[in-house]
Amino acid sequence: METKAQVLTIAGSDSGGGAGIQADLKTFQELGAFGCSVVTAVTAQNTLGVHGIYPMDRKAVKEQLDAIGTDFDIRALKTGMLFDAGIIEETAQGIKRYGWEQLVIDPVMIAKGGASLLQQEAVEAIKTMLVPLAAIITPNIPEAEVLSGIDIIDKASRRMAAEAILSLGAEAVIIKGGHSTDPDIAEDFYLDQQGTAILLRSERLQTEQTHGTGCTFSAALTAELGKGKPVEEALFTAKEFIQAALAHPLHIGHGHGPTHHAAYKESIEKEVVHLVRESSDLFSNGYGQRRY
Ligand SMILES: Nc1ncnc2c1ncn2[C@@H]1O[C@H](COP(=O)(O)OP(=O)(O)O)[C@@H](O)[C@H]1O
Ligand SMILES: Cc1ncc(COP(=O)(O)O)c(N)n1
Repeated sequence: METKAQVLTIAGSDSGGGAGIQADLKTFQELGAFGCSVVTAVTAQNTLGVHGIYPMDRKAVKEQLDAIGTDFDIRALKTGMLFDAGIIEETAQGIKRYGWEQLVIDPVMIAKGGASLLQQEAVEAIKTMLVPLAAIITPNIPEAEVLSGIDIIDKASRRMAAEAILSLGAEAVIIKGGHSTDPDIAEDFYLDQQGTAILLRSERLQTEQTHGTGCTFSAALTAELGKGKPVEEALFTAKEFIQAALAHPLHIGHGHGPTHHAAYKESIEKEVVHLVRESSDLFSNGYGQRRY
């Protein structure tokens, strides 16, 4: 009997379809996983910005978690926009109640347009209640700075920030480089409790169509982990997935458009995009490195 890996996203709805629950479910589907969702908040959102935020009450979040937990065999899950401390607590309790493993935390704080998707006082709840449950936490640079209290200005401070985040109890962290000032390279830095460090590097694409990049990356990682892929392979697939999604923009909407969630699969099927994975010892620090 053929079946698919069941994976879950606990996140906010983006009416514009480029980020949040919608990006996650599209990504799960593209990568051949069966996606379930727990909606934490509804946003009225498009490519121009966030126009309204309507958080669910805790009971609604708990009932959705219970509906999933009592019926599905969840192999990996991710969190996205959680908005407030009550939803974070409910989420952490649900994850423990059902013994879900392979938790990817995308600590969503501020949308690209500037709207706050997490209340200030909820940052502490993420750090204390959720991060200790994480297999991998995937902050962007500003989020890593908030979580670690360290300004990331170079590679040394990026590593210090990663170590500070690991000290909160996550098994691994990947600090994504989309917000770095490097004009040529988008480089993500992974570090785990065993001291394994991996760099995911790609050409930085000159595009404004970046709405939902972080959601899409963490959803791809979750799908691959749920399918049973080893962490390193899942990381590189996620990087390839987002690179393809950014390289083939759809030009939807009048602002920061969504990425193209179908591009990775289409590229592979048509064999038009070759995302090269080659190990390299260009770096003398021993970091595993692949180039695209
Ligand atoms: N212009 C770009 N070109 C290539 N990759 C990018 C670009 N912007 C972001 N990425 C990649 O997209 C993923 C999400 O990164 P980032 O934009 O930092 O996260 P977030 O959406 O959470 O702010 C990372 O793998 C990052 O390297
Ligand atoms: C519901 C929801 N979740 C997450 C994001 C973050 O995505 P981005 O950082 O690309 O704006 C978003 N804009 N909306």
